[in-house]
Amino acid sequence: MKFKSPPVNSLSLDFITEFCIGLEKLENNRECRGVIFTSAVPNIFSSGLDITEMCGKSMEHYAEFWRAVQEMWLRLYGSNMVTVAAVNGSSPAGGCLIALTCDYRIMVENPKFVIGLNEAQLGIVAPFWFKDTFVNTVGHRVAERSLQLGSLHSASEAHRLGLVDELVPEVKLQEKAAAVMAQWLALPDHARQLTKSMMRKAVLDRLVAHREEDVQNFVNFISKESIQKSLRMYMEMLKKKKR
Ligand SMILES: CC/C=C\CC/C=C/CC(=O)SCCNC(=O)CCNC(=O)[C@H](O)C(C)(C)COP(=O)(O)OP(=O)(O)OC[C@H]1O[C@@H](n2cnc3c(N)ncnc32)[C@H](O)[C@@H]1OP(=O)(O)O
Repeated sequence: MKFKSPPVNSLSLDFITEFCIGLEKLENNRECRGVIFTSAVPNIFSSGLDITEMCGKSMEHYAEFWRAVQEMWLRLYGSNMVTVAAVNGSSPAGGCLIALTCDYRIMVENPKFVIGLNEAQLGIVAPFWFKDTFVNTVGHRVAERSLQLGSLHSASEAHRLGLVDELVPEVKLQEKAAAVMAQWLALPDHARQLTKSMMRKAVLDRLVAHREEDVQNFVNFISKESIQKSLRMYMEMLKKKKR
């Protein structure tokens, strides 16, 4: 699945809806046993949640958007397929979450590319299921420090921390992703799927059990004037950076 929503593959409501429909089609196709996620936009895997979806909109819109974000994570983290992220560009926040939610992450070894859960830098807080996914990948200590500081890690640092599993030159990315996929698909599906489910069930169940509470928490948090102001300032900062 190639993300192609220029300029930065931000995760808008439309993007997320299309992502979920695409994933469901693949999940229901008995001939499809694995998916490689990558980007068709140069230098960007995904810039994370579309900030304009969380800024200056109605409470109803925030709730609809957050349910879609939850759905995307539930479907991907709970997928029976082998999921490989071929990270060919920067991947902050929600973009990093997509990569973390996969079974395996390969990143291009470009010193300009960054990845991480940088929510704290925007004055917002990564929800518990972002945090759980991060902890399950890198362990508690690395996740705690990285989340509190809202760190965006270079590709080599991300590799050192275990946030990505492998680094490759850009020209080798697709070949490497295909080789990893072949290795994972060599196992019997039922054994691999039951193992995956056993490892992820507690974290998935936790969101399912608290889904509406999590929506209300997000809506209350994001609609606070102080948070709206932080997000507006952040968007301004992104635009000024270009001038
Ligand atoms: C209780 C729970 C509460 C809250 C939890 C909410 C969780 C949120 C998780 C998230 O995902 S928040 C989003 C965090 N994302 C970021 O911080 C990334 C911001 N973007 C960047 O750092 C850079 O844009 C980039 C490194 C991805 C790419 O840099 P570059 O190639 O130089 O592009 P530009 O910065 O010039 O951006 C082009 C264009 O795109 C707009 N844009 C960038 N990111 C976003 C975004 N996430 N949402 C919406 N729009 C975005 C940027 O403003 C530029 O727009 P122009 O109109 O100026 O062209």
